[in-house]
Amino acid sequence: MRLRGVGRRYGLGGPWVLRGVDLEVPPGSLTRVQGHNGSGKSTLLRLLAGIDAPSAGRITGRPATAYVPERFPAELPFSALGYLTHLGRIHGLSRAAAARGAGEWLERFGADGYAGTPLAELSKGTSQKIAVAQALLAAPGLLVLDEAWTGLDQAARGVLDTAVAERVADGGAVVFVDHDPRRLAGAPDRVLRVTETRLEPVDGTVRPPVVRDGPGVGPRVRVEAEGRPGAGLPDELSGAVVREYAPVPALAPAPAPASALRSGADGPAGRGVRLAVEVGAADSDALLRTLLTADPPWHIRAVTTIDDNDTRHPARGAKEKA
Ligand SMILES: Nc1ncnc2c1ncn2[C@@H]1O[C@H](COP(=O)(O)OP(=O)(O)OP(=O)(O)O)[C@@H](O)[C@H]1O
Repeated sequence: MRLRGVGRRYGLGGPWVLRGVDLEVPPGSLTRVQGHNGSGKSTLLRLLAGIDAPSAGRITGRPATAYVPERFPAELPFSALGYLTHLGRIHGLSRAAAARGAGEWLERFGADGYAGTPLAELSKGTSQKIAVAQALLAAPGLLVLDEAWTGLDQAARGVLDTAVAERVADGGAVVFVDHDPRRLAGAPDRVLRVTETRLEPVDGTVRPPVVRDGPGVGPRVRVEAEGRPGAGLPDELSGAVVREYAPVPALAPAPAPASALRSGADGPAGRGVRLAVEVGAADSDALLRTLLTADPPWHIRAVTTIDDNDTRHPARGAKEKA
């Protein structure tokens, strides 16, 4: 998708919010947009999503697009499941696929207990899960997220982090705004700032500084995944530190004992393998691609950023289960 000379102003002769914006949004890219309050971030995202039209310039090549707005229209006369199924149909899914996807995303977000609840009666957090689920269920070519994490509980934020990684690994483009500078830290291919009607790369780069100095240096990401019973470690884990590689615990999801690391990974028949890997943020996309394109693919459970000062205790405070 490409923006050429795009501008937007509201009202006749109103001031330009955006002007002369040139931008390409390649498949498989993750883009963060930042800027001061009122700088025009949401305006840009609405233009990207196609729910608003530019006052000047052209936007071409937009793929199937889904958008999570800053505010969700909770007054619509649907149940949660009915709304998601309806949106799935609008996004081009068959009725059966829409209903199936709606159910799956409700479950993934831990909101399946609210399938029959009218939207107007949902809590703010559950409404936000629905707002996000509607955007994810048709696996869009372009996913536009405007503060989509706001209002989600910790587990749901982890689900969304994972969904973003899956979309990008699957060749989709994701563009997001979030007030938390740590959101998906290190993962974006580029960070752009809206400033005085212009869109410019942060620090003149199209990618945050690459850190390849090995374990314990710079921003790091922890990826937790589950594989089929007996799944071997993927070959391409260069630079990654394996923290856990053990059978999925039979009962409570407690951390595996240290003695289980790199041993007994096959587990009893029927139980999969749990993998936790830490990697430099710059290499996390490659790691996710490796896991998601393995045969059979690993199921990504969580992707979390680790504090620099957490490196001696990598799991502490870093866990955000999907
Ligand atoms: N529908 C609208 N009609 C008139 N002016 C608007 C409209 N939407 C946005 N604006 C104005 O355009 C400017 C940019 O707004 P926008 O919401 O895009 O900024 P933002 O960077 O997303 O802000 P925030 O961080 O506060 O969400 C603001 O001055 C805002 O008042």
